[in-house]
Amino acid sequence: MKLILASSSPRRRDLLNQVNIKFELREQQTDESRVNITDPVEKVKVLSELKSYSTALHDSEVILTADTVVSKDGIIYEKPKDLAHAREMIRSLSGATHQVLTGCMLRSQHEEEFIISKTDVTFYELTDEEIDSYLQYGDHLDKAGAYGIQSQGAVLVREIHGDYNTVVGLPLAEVVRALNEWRE
Ligand SMILES: Cc1cn([C@H]2C[C@H](O)[C@@H](COP(=O)(O)OP(=O)(O)OP(=O)(O)O)O2)c(=O)[nH]c1=O
Repeated sequence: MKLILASSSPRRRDLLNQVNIKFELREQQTDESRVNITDPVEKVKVLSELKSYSTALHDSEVILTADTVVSKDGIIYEKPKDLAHAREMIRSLSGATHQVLTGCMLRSQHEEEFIISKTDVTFYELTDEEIDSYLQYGDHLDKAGAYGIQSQGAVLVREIHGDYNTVVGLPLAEVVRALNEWRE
């Protein structure tokens, strides 16, 4: 069984490499903006499914796709459109708890499995100066919720409840455990 990671996210690659999982990368292009779903669980499920079904799949391969969103008070935060949008996102996450949801899909020609993982993240109360000083790194650009917990965004976070890697973009332990069962 050959694992194919259909993702352009460097974080997802790094996480699999961290635990020595062998995989190949495959291109996948899904227009995420066309998916208009307001429920975060449903959203990450549909997006990881779409990403999976827009990837070529051959014999004895398993395709892994994932989608991460931030959710707070019924609002979904994806990647920010620009600096002003990023500032607005971090401001509304300041001093409060939000959820990070990552959905993953494992798919072969015979089977599919969906994994969803949620982690609560609480931000410190942030001043406008602190927010601007964070945004100057450009760390926010390609990340859901406009921050990266694994990079400069670490200083924004007071505490988390749940799996850390889910925030980074992949519930690594759950995915590896599921893959081990697929291999049996
Ligand atoms: C909250 C948070 C998100 N992120 C990232 C993980 C994801 O890469 C990104 C959310 O975008 P996604 O649409 O989930 O993924 P992607 O577009 O980067 O890659 P692909 O669809 O090709 O798999 O936000 C972090 O790196 N750190 C964080 O703390």
